[in-house]
Amino acid sequence: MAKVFADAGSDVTIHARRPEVVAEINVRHQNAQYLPDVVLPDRLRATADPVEALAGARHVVLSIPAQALRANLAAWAPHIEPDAVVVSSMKGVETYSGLRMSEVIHQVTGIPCERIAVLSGPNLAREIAAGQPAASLIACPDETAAAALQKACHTPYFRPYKGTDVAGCELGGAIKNVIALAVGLAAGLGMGDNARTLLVTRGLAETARLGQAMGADPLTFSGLAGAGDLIATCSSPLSRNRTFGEHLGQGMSVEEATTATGQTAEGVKSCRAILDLSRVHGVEMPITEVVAAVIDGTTSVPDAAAALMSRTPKPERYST
Ligand SMILES: NC(=O)c1ccc[n+]([C@@H]2O[C@H](COP(=O)([O-])OP(=O)(O)OC[C@H]3O[C@@H](n4cnc5c(N)ncnc54)[C@H](O)[C@@H]3O)[C@@H](O)[C@H]2O)c1
Ligand SMILES: O=P(O)(O)OC[C@H](O)CO
Repeated sequence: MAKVFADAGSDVTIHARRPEVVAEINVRHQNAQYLPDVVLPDRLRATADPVEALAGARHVVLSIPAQALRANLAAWAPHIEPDAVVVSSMKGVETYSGLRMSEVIHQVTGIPCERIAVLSGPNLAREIAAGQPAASLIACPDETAAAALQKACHTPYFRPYKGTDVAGCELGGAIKNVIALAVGLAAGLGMGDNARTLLVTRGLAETARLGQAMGADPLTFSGLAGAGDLIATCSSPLSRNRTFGEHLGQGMSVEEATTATGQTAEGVKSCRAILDLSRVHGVEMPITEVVAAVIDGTTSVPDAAAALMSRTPKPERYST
């Protein structure tokens, strides 16, 4: 996303923790570990100092693993400019609190919801960094802030839409990771396209059910941040969540799959928090339930698949 904002015409400062990554970005215009073969724009600079990164920033895009947000943000918050708009591109739900990322941002910083936006959609990072076409949804209660953000990241290859359904935008992004884990599990077991489509379709139904119960607009789940991201993530070998599930389906332990995947697969930690939310809101989420059980080690992958298939037959419903 730093590259997208720079390509759209902004001067962008990215905060990296490791000095060698800062030097690589500033001197060689590369981040070879994450984006091999991608040349980063000149107007994208890096710093190891978060205070320097935040100074004068009109938009602050937060993009770290969801469970690491609270602690990091507490340190950064005093340095966020008073009129800055804070943007979350994170697709997770905080464990224990069950809060969405925008809610964590509001709680930790005290920034009003009108200045907190969410960016989510079918946005596999490597494709976007390669300049391949993609679109996304920016959700913010303040439409003027959403429009300014839309302008700040609109490029010939990246098309942002805007809306106000923050909860729907965030839940679509977080729950699709859990469904992608399920799709990966099925692929790892050798199941075919019928099984994948079954999980995607019914996964979308359980996403919409929880979203509606939590105040989201059910139509958001038909859009980029819902069905769009779900389809992209569940289809792509670039997805870390799908890959993680595939490793588990092939017989790896959670620890082995974590090492083999190498980067954050948000669904692994968020699935339990999402399941807890479903119970609080009295919503059935059978796919999320079996994924959480597999991750927790309370059921085996074959038993999880059998449990889904042996559920009592019922009418097909798309929402509550
Ligand atoms: N990669 C994608 O294709 C993509 C696309 C859309 C949204 N997202 C979302 O963006 C968020 C970040 O994803 P990512 O792919 O960049 O993840 P990542 O695992 O690549 O980590 C992102 C950055 O966070 C840093 N980081 C890791 N642990 C940290 C910690 N404890 N404290 C501070 N920094 C830490 C890493 O060094 C890295 O620079 C996730 O919520 C993900 O769902 C990712
Ligand atoms: O690699 P994943 O599974 O985290 O998915 C990346 C993006 O969220 C796809 O939109």
